[in-house]
Amino acid sequence: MDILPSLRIGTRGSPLALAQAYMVRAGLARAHEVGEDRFAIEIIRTTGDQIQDRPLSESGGKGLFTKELDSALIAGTIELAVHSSKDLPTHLPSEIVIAGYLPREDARDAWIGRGGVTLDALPEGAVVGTASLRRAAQVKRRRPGVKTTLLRGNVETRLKKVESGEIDATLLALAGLKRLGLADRATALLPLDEFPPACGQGAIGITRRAQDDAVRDALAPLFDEATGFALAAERAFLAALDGSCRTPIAGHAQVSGHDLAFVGEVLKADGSEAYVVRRQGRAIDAALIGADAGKEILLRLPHGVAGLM
Ligand SMILES: NCc1[nH]cc(CCC(=O)O)c1CC(=O)O
Repeated sequence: MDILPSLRIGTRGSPLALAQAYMVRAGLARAHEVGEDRFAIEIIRTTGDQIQDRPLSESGGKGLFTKELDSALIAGTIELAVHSSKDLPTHLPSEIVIAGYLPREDARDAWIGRGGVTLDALPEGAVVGTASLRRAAQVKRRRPGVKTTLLRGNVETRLKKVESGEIDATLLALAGLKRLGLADRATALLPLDEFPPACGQGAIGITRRAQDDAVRDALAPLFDEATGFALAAERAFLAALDGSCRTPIAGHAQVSGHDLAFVGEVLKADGSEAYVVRRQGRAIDAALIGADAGKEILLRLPHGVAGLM
């Protein structure tokens, strides 16, 4: 008997967001042995999509990529929303829950250097373009003489700016490049341990209405438990730090079997200070491990998180 409810999938309209929504739709069709045409894709423009001329960190608060999707869920015009987990704020409206995560893609940052130049080989004064305060801080930590500049816009636009010579290099999530079929544009991959990525990077998360049991059950077969543990640690770390979008924060949990290894980093925006924490534990303790790691960093910060901006 087919009791699958009619599901409308909400997503942002960027090429990456759409690729991710299509992955979810394909997963649903496979899991329920129905055609993909059973699932409508609804494109929803978010505040974050409208702001292109300034860093999002200056645009007031969290949830810039999620608020309008939350509203559509609450209003009942979609049944689920697909997100890049790193864009999901630590606190969601009470009507919304994270249903789960697809198996995580490679979480590393890709380095795209013009002519293949590496970060270490960049000349002094070279310009690295990125919209991410974390990436800028990690670059400056390693190479204080390199300049960083704001670079927004979608993945293709950013890659073109490297080609044209407007900037010497950029960094992008390898996961995003892979989903767009552009992984071959990476000229190096940054090691997770030295350049931990943003919390949630590489994981596609799905939100739904908290009370919607039918949608909960329909989505359940898509989700990956190990990714859920990793994200529980990373999101608890972020929540413990209560970092604003203006604080460079990195965090990554690796789950193997019953074990979890966490690395977190908080930096000063100019890279002059960095605080790193490492934790090992059981995967089922993920949220405790992440929260504990966040508290340790807070204790070590001389002027709290605000002192890092
Ligand atoms: N900040 C935008 C964003 N949100 C998620 C990804 C990549 C996909 C992912 O992390 O799963 C990207 C692009 C990037 O950082 O290169």
